[in-house]
Amino acid sequence: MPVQLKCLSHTPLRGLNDPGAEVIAEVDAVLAKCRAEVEAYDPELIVVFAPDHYNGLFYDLMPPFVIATAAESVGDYQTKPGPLSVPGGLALELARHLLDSDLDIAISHRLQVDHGCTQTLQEMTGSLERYPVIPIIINSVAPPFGPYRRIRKLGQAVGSFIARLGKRVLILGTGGLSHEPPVPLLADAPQDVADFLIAGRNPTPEFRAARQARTIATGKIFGTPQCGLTPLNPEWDKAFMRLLIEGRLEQVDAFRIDEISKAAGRSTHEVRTWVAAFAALQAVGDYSAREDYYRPINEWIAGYGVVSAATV
Ligand SMILES: O=C(O)CCC(=O)/C=C/C=C(\O)C(=O)O
Ligand SMILES: [Fe+2]
Repeated sequence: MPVQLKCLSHTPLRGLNDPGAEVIAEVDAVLAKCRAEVEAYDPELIVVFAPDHYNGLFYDLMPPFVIATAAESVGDYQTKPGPLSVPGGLALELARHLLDSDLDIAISHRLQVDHGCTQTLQEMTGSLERYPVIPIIINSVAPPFGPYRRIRKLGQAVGSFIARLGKRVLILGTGGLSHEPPVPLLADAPQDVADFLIAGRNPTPEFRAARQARTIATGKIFGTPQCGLTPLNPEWDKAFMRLLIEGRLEQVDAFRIDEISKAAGRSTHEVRTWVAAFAALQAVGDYSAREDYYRPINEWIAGYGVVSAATV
């Protein structure tokens, strides 16, 4: 039974600070093609590796990895609010398998997920509930981070579970590529920002709107001399996509967290979700992969890429 994979960037600025119509048309066409492929594949299960951006997970208890047996979208940045169709029993079985594989994964029986999980799920399936989906959140935004080799191990263990199922499984990775949106850092944060990063769950609509307005304002100047954030790095992005497409996954073990932050931006670590997704696919079997799309898009603060793969 072939297992399929799609890894793609997400952006909170889609629909809020768009590039020109030609670029939108290109991206829409790529996403429509991917969605049609998912529809034709008709997955019996989706496993989505995703980050969180201080919407479900906070520093009052920040796990490196968490698997959800139930999840609800917070509906940030124009994504749909509401429950995902998580098969709780199967998610728990996967959690047990990961623990048996020496991976200390956290378990949530009521996880709030944000656009980092739901935008891609919606783009690939049209809704939050169309297919059974197990979300696995990988901390990619709230330092400190564990090494990339741990992410590869997590992916491998998820893949060995998927291989046993003998089902049509779609593996999703969402985030990246190079980018640095205005996500606050706990280190040296003023007290009110620190309080939010530590325990800012369920903000008021006004607080959420102010967050969103700050991100849009940054999108309007990102990539210009006015903006102090790390610019997009298409060379880094291309090399990373090539590495995955060519199956050289062991090379991520040499990735250095600080070097990546500096070269490509702090949120580039969302590519941890791509690493886990590809490691899972490789654990199922040999794969072939293709680049569907790449373009650095300043308006979206995103080295925006889409890659598809399947076991052969
Ligand atoms: O909302 C905030 O407080 C910070 C902005 C934010 O969360 C941005 C997220 C950006 C992405 O998800 C991304 O570009 O991947
Ligand atoms: Fe993100």
